[in-house]
Amino acid sequence: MASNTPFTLKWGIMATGWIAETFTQDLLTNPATTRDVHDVRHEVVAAASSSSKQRAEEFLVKVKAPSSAKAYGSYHELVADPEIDIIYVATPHSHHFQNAMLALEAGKNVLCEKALTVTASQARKLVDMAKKKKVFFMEAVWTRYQPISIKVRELIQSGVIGPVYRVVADLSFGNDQPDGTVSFADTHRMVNPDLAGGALLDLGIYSLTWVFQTMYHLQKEKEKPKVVAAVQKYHTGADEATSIIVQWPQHKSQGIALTSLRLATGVDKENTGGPGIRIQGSGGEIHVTGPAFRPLQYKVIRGDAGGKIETVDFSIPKDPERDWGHGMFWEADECARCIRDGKKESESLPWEESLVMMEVMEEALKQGGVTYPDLITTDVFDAQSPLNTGKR
Ligand SMILES: NC(=O)C1=CN([C@@H]2O[C@H](COP(=O)(O)OP(=O)(O)OC[C@H]3O[C@@H](n4cnc5c(N)ncnc54)[C@H](OP(=O)(O)O)[C@@H]3O)[C@@H](O)[C@H]2O)C=CC1
Ligand SMILES: O=C1OC[C@@H](O)[C@H](O)[C@H]1O
Repeated sequence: MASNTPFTLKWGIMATGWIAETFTQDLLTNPATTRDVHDVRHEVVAAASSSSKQRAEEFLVKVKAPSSAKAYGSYHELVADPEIDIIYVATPHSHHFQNAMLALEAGKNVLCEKALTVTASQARKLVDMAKKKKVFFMEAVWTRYQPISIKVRELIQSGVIGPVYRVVADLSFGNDQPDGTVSFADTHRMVNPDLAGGALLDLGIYSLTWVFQTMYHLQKEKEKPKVVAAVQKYHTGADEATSIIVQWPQHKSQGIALTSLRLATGVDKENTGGPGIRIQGSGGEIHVTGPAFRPLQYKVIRGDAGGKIETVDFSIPKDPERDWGHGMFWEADECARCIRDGKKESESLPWEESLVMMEVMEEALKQGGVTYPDLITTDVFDAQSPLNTGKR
């Protein structure tokens, strides 16, 4: 007989920045009252800061974690905690390879923020280590687990718009400044090459996510894509705008993934100005509106119904007691279910697909002449790397 007790996943949070705060607050929502989820739940066991134990303590207070949650002043202590089932890596992408490897080596399951790594070779090594250690490992592309993404994938599979031959997807921010900058300080992770900055690895990955989840993910026989890219470099050396054409010749399909830090997807900064994502099939189209990382509306336009439009709106549920809900809890629920069921990877974003997407981004940046420092591109693990010890 199936148990009525939800499976509990115990989390350790690595880093204390913006997304660590956002994700942890989502973890702390009540799955039952927030999103009608009754089979899994989450516990925040500890958080670690590479800067100081005090910062981790302040973080736990800020997110209103239970008083039992432990604060660590180093990532090493976090991954050694036997009470933790899974580590959420919430450092800048520059750090993901070393930090995720630290956790995998320690035998922990890992959910690692996007972009998974700086290079494809680093991503491959992480997957190899997850296989070796027989642990669960997933790139935290939360969009894949949102109900709107699941619904759009189902619609495509149902054949309602016929075979999909072209997808155009954009995620761009309108940060153009009169002085020629894009309003981020040169040291900010969005544009700083030392932190693997640039539009593609931060935002363009969502445009590619829509291209991949609506085409490559649904291919019965996977085909390696061809890649052509145009890259506009910022004065820091990172990319400020990147446009990629991905082609699958055998499937006769093409994806166009766009991103910019200077020019917003929509005319307003909320990206509501139009469909950022247009999925074109031979029998109709699906338009997805809102920022590509968390869009809230789709429209189906059916050719066989004389252009009839069906519009469906989504919202992000909130925990009434915490007055909080960002939409990252669905990916956390996926981790819990996979681990409960003994799965090492998620079917919605398999390892192989993360690897191919990393290869596409690496190739695009190569074509644009974007390079990153050796410290963050090496695929040799070093537990004592400054990226793991915080000794900057
Ligand atoms: N899924 C999503 O919607 C989002 C995902 N992200 C992803 O999350 C990651 C982190 O982004 P975000 O939270 O905005 O970044 P922040 O700069 O706000 O936080 C990063 C944290 O990483 C730790 N860190 C360790 N070394 C460094 C270093 N040298 N420089 C800066 N921080 C360091 C710090 O925590 P400490 O000192 O405590 O160790 C810091 O607080 C990125 O990979 C980004 O792509 C970001 C935003 C949204
Ligand atoms: O993943 C992300 O989504 C939201 C953006 O604001 C952020 O820069 C990016 O990292």
